[in-house]
Amino acid sequence: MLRRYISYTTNKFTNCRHVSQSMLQSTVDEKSGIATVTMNKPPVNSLNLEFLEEIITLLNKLQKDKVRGMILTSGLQKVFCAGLDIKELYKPNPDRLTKFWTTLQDTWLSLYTTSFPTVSVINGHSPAGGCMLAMSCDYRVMVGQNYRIGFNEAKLGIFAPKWFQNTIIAVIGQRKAEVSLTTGKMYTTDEALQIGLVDETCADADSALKKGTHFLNNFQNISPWAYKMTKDINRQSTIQWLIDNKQKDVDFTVEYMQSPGVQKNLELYLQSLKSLPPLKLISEIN
Ligand SMILES: CC/C=C\C/C=C\C/C=C\CC/C=C/CC(=O)SCCNC(=O)CCNC(=O)[C@H](O)C(C)(C)COP(=O)(O)OP(=O)(O)OC[C@H]1O[C@@H](n2cnc3c(N)ncnc32)[C@H](O)[C@@H]1OP(=O)(O)O
Repeated sequence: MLRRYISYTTNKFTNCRHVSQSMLQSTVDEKSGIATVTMNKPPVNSLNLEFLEEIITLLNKLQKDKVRGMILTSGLQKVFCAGLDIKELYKPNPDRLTKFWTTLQDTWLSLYTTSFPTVSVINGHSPAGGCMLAMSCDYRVMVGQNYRIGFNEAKLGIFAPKWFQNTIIAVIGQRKAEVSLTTGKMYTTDEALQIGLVDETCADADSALKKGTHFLNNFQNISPWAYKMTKDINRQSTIQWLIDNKQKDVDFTVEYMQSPGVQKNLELYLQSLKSLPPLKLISEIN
């Protein structure tokens, strides 16, 4: 059984406070108050129920600790986040799927409404829910030229819910979001920059972390209250939509995911994941 542990330690030499859970590591720089959160759930940081629960717990802790900003990145070699764990959607247990989707909604609400500014440093592939994780932050820096990012849900024979689509529209606009979602296109780093999916690109992860920190330093002289109020007003309609429709969204998803057509599509997709050579899938579907 996976050993779960949480430890909080302060390193007096680096002035960093470390929070380590089994799939997430967080280091808070005492001087700047910026937390760097590293996702470490091999092989692909897929979002299953337990991982989402850890993300919520950590976000609550960072909020309580009044950090001044957060950088979210991956500790894996070539994947930022592979999106929702397809095993949560394929042949699901309805009770678990209900809990999974409710927790997904809560994780998104926590991340999209943080009281501190957030940056994702996308240092690997980032399809579907992985791209959404990045979109839910305030700013995105993508590393290198080898990775793909985008919303490939249509390729799995499923579609993204309204709150998910609205989050994308807020970043890249209605038209680009529609084309991106309906075609399921996975973008190269340069293409992602061009359509505004990411704000900056850079050659390596260290420079990306510096760019992320640079963005967060913009808030040094901004009152946290003014920041939070401005963000809440800006994001209010999508947040309110989900709050008003939480149960409906869960009920619909649980029924829809179990339908024979969706299950068949997921089965075929899982088979293609196994049969295609590594990374072929994501490049094939451009
Ligand atoms: C805070 C919350 C934020 C965001 C969510 C918010 C809202 C969400 C709301 C609605 C969501 C709408 C729907 C979203 C749907 C999804 O996200 S479905 C997932 C879509 N993902 C993919 O299609 C990725 C598929 N994977 C790949 O293309 C490659 O695996 C990847 C390029 C990522 C890595 O390639 P590589 O390093 O070569 O690894 P492998 O392909 O060999 O994979 C290793 C093993 O991992 C398994 N795997 C890969 N992806 C997933 C996954 N998403 N779920 C479960 N398992 C996955 C793969 O099968 C291999 O397993 P094996 O070793 O063969 O057993």
